Amino acid sequence: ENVKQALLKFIEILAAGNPPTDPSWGWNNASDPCNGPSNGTWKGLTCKSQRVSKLVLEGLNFIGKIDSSSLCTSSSLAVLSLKGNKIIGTLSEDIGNCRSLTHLYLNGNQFSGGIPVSLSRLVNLKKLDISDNEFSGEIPDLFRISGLLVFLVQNNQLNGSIPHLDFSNLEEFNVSNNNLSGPVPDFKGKFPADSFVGNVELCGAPLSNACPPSAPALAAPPALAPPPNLPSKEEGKRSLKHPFLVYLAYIIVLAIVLILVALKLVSKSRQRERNIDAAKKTTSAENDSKSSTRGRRSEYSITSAESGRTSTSLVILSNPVVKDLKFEDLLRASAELLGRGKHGSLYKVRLDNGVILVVKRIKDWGISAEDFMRRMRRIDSVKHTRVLPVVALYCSKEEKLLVYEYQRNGSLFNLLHESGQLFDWASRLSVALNIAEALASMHKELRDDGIAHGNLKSTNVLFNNSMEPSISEYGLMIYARQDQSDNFKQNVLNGDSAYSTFKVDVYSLGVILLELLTGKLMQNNDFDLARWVHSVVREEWTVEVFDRTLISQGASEERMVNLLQVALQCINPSPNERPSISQVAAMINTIKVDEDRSMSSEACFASTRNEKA
Ligand SMILES: Nc1ncnc2c1ncn2[C@@H]1O[C@H](COP(=O)(O)OP(=O)(O)OP(=O)(O)O)[C@@H](O)[C@H]1O
Repeated sequence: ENVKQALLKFIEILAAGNPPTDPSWGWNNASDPCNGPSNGTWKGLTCKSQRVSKLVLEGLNFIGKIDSSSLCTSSSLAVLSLKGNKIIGTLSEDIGNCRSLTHLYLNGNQFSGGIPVSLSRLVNLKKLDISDNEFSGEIPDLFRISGLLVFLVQNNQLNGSIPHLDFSNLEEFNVSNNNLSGPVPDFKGKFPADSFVGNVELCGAPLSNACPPSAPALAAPPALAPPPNLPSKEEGKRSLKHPFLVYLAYIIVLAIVLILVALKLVSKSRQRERNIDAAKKTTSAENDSKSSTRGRRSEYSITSAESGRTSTSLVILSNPVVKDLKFEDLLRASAELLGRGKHGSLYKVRLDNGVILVVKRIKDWGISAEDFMRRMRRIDSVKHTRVLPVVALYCSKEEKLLVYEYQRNGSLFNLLHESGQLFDWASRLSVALNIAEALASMHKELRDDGIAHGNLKSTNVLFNNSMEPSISEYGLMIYARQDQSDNFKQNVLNGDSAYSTFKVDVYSLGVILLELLTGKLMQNNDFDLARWVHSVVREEWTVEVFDRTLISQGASEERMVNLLQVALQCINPSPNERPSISQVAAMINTIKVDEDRSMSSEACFASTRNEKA
């Protein structure tokens, strides 16, 4: 019903208020998208297993706008083609929520404005054609989309340089007739000059105008990757335009660092006094934590005061993989943008020694450098195996950087919504228990410090090489934006935000449990998911909420319903009514014990039967 209503809204806007009324089209309240007139689908739609997989409405003179937010409610949409219409307006960032898109054809319309940066989230994209429109601005960095085969943006008004793409798989590429500038990257002769002509400021092979003498050596794609630590005023834009500016920026950053260090040495004695205070608090807090964790942390600056050289305050917390990491290593390494969330950007950084890290660059967090360091060290002192540790951190007036190890097996979000991999009930239950127990332990240790996770969601649950889950980004936010209930807002207004943040974690865990049970996306607003589950349960057709693959694998409905009850308690609109995280962990544990018992008795039954046979 959600998808149906969203699609009806989409066509209404696409048709500028005059949606097609011909009954043979379907597209009305009386039929279903995947079960339209004569038991077919609505015109232009293709469904797979009763889920929308393709929408093709080409050359039909639609003159309205594209409502990406409604469209992307169809989370399974893989192919979208609206080419050859007269669609106007901008393509909004919401298009990044159509996570399953593999083919996007919007060519031959009248789209204007910038290309949304969120396209970089469409990691499954194979073919992108937005040619023959009026798109302007810079082309975002699409390096994450490693399977891109077709990239066609010709005949627009785009400027800036050719973006950082994974060129290895590209089969078709055309950026001709725009306002692009700078050197053509080294495509190893894969594409002809026709793919680049009509951009007066582009230079280098295969075009006939050579680049100015200094440019060619700097023209290779890796130089376009933004180093994670460069202070940029243009969050949301791709990178510096000319490679030489990158080097200039390096020099400026180093100069700033040197000045800061000089200032730091001068004020050292004053700082020491303040630090004694801070240290006292931290030490007493750390004394309360497990004794086994004591003394495991090492901390040093890039060059120590004793060596007489400067310090850039990169603090390395305990981690053997990066124990010799220097700030310069991060500076030097090429960085790939993994995501740009509301709270900052995330870069994947490959060091010269092959170690892969991610660097979180936090945006707009009004916390002082000292408080930030103290908070992160305190979190680090707890060291739970299911909480991804920060391996290093850096803090200056302008920048707060956190370094984590890169987790190759991706996030719970990827596994549930993007990978298409089998994710059975037993594994889901085990992930739920692991997260709940880790959170319960962290809450217990950090309650007095008022540090909850604050931004728990399925993209922050990551899998290591053995597919064991861990929670990432613990304590980076003061409170999460997910819990929009009036009670929550009221508690925050009452100044009770620390308490509420612990309850927000419970709420967020409830949403993750719902995702595990339903296999559904949180979409733009997880509150919808919660409300939908509530309405389904109220109407007493509870089983309908569960992920069909779980049902078809024969997962126990009874235990799924039990877990659903836990989830519903967690998302209670009133924070006071929510259970504590340790109660949640205990409830999930009971379900898990039940599940294990039933599995082993089934296995026992099967082996006895085999023996008899
Ligand atoms: N250590 C890591 N290893 C591998 N992937 C990671 C790691 N940390 C985060 N990611 C993934 O990188 C992507 C971008 O992360 P980012 O933190 O920017 O996004 P987010 O969690 O959606 O937003 P935000 O944290 O700002 O609310 C997410 O898909 C996340 O799962």
